Amino acid sequence: MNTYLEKAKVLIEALPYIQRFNRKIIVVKYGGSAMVDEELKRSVIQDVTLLKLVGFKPIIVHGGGKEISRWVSKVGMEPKFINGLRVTDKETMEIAEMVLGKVGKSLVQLVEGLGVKAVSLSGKDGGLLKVEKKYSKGEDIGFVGEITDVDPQILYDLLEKDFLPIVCPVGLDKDFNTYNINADDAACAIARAVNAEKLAFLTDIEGVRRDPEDPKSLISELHVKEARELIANGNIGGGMLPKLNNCIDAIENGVSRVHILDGRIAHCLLLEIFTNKGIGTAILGEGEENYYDGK
Ligand SMILES: Nc1ncnc2c1ncn2[C@@H]1O[C@H](COP(=O)(O)OP(=O)(O)O)[C@@H](O)[C@H]1O
Ligand SMILES: CC(=O)N[C@@H](CCC(=O)OP(=O)(O)O)C(=O)O
Repeated sequence: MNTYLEKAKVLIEALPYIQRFNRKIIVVKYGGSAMVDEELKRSVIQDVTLLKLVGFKPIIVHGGGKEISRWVSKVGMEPKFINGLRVTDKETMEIAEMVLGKVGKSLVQLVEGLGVKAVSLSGKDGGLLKVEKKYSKGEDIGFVGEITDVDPQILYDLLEKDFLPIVCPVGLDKDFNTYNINADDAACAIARAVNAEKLAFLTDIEGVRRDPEDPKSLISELHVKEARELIANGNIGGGMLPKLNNCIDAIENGVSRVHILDGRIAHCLLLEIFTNKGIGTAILGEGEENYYDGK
């Protein structure tokens, strides 16, 4: 087929999605390989910037776990995790906050370079994320926060003024002490608080596998009931466990669409949002059917 015609077809295919998501909030949890590889980083930022320019209201919530570990090691300490959460003493907290701040600004720089106004902030700003100390199965893991309250006003104000908000997972407790938050938890809590139309987690795997060892067992559409069964049967492990729990939490608390996407695929966000092709795993609420057929 004529390549010009093909390009026009791709744009026309995007039309209903542009209409559906016009002025709607989409929360993107950005982390994993897509954060470390410069090419992938650029492609994610291009995607989010495009979403903004066609009239959506994206919010980025970013991680940076690998970068924090690199800096913790650089100062001669050993990065330590318990059940997927970083053991965060005072010094580690200081490093984490510095690194996450730097990551946020690097994302602002890329977005601004593409002609969109962006602001990076942490959960400390405008009282966005309030936390209490989190214990891991009763164990003290330091300054790790469980989100107790979200005040999204600062995000609405930024969106209203047409900025793209870029949030890092740091918050304050009731005594205004600084806490480190798992970035998936932060993305889910924010998506819930703003009633996001979509929450997309970019990660390092093609999606949820029925069998963790078998790449061919990718589940394209996963109902919460089955997700709970997979968890109960021990089929979900590692970092996928808190991620999937956050997906269930989001879909049951007002977020319309929740996805786990393969951040190693360039432009995975655009492919998921603007084409009829399913990519990654869509988490479906009770009674929802055939997401990709009716997309
Ligand atoms: N059933 C499963 N399906 C997919 N991934 C799984 C499953 N069980 C365990 N995992 C692991 O979870 C990882 C994803 O979590 P994680 O690496 O923490 O993500 P991120 O760094 O993006 O937050 C996968 O790379 C995989 O090793
Ligand atoms: C408490 C806790 O573990 N916080 C995380 C925050 C960053 C994060 O979650 O980054 P990724 O999404 O890239 O893993 C950490 O210190 O690594």
